[in-house]
Amino acid sequence: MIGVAGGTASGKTTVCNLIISQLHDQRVVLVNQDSFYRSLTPEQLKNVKEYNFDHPDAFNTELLLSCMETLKRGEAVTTPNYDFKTHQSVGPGSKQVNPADIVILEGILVLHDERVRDLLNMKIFVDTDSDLRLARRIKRDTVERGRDVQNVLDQYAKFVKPSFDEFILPSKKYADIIIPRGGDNEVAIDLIVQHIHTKLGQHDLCKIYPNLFVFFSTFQIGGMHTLIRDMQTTNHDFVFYADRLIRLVVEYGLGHLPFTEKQIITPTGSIYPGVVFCKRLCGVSVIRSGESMENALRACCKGIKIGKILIHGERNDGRQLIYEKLPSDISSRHVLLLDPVLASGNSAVEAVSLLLSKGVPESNIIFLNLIAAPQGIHVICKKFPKLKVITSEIDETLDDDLRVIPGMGEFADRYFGTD
Ligand SMILES: Nc1ncnc2c1ncn2[C@@H]1O[C@H](COP(=O)(O)OP(=O)(O)O)[C@@H](O)[C@H]1O
Ligand SMILES: Nc1ccn([C@@H]2O[C@H](COP(=O)(O)O)[C@@H](O)[C@H]2O)c(=O)n1
Ligand SMILES: [Mg+2]
Repeated sequence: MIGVAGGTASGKTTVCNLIISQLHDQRVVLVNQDSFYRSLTPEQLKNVKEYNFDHPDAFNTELLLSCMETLKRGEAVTTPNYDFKTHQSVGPGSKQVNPADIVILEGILVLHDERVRDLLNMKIFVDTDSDLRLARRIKRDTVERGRDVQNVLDQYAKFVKPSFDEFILPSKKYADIIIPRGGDNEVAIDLIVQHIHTKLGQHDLCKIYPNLFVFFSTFQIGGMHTLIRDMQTTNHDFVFYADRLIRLVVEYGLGHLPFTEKQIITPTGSIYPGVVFCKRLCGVSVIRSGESMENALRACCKGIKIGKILIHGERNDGRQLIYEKLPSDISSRHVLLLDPVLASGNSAVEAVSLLLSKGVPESNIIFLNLIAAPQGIHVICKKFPKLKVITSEIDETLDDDLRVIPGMGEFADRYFGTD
């Protein structure tokens, strides 16, 4: 959900239309906050010059919230249609908005209300010079909204500008992106279009959780998954292909560590602008299946310290920490937490909580899995928003026994040959 705010005539509608036309994708829809203006009563209509259309109370924000929540659930809504000439809402049911992967909400005050802001995954503020906005507003409102110039200027001085200063401008601080010059800013629009393209290509959960990373799937990776998930695969082949995949997950995880820049001289005497690996690092495996990932980590990081955690779990019940052996200086290290399967997330919560209690900053933890169930992802990514979850595939669900479906069976038994 993307919110686009900004002063009147800053170019919000223009920017949104440009984004949508460049995307060429039916999975994107536009909702205008204007549609949620309250209709004026006959009394208010008589004194329309005294009515402040730029105050938050001019909008039916409850209805807007309910429509946005419906769209967020992936259902269609019918929004009202507003007539700027008569100041009347044509009523609910007049404008159908189809369910979509990306919903863009634009309007002067979409970043003002905290409840609306909380629904938005990306917040944009269109920042256009106020003289230019007034000039555009005069032109637009006289041509499209049935006003005369004096009328526009009076309304602007009495309500539009004071409300901009009181409600709209202060909401700019909530924006993730500020677009100067509105629709003229081709670079900004292009970047936003590219970002939305990327999101559309991602798994739905990655659109919600910025701390979830699923690495790009190729036929090679798909082939390895096919082999390790196949119940007919021998233990020997299971270990071989699981190791290949684990190595990829570990390498991808290491790519998320901080680095420092270092220039070196190559044997040809040339300068190479390089980087240095992060040094304060350790692995922590969740016994028993996490131990299958230790070799790959050792192969990538020479001499790395690896701690262990054993968590006992009853079906559907909470988990209990049984054993832990962690480096004494773990709080000053980046931690790669190893467990090939993220199922309900209960064990992972226990493991991460232990690391946090040892003083490891949440943002220093990278949780590496081969496969992850949506339930576990919701639990971990929500509870620990600064931790990164890295996985090679997201599965469909969990069954009643909390097994990942389609999954790959008991990982540790298949890997260590104990099945
Ligand atoms: N970059 C631009 N150059 C010229 N005119 C513009 C530009 N962006 C918007 N306009 C015009 O200015 C007016 C206000 O733009 P609009 O996108 O409706 O702003 P908002 O939705 O923020 O009120 C419209 O008539 C529009 O055609
Ligand atoms: N009946 C109305 C309703 C709203 N306005 C003005 O519209 C502006 C919001 O729309 P933008 O496209 O410009 O963002 C707002 O500033 C209101 O003053 C109106 O004039 N009459
Ligand atoms: Mg507009």
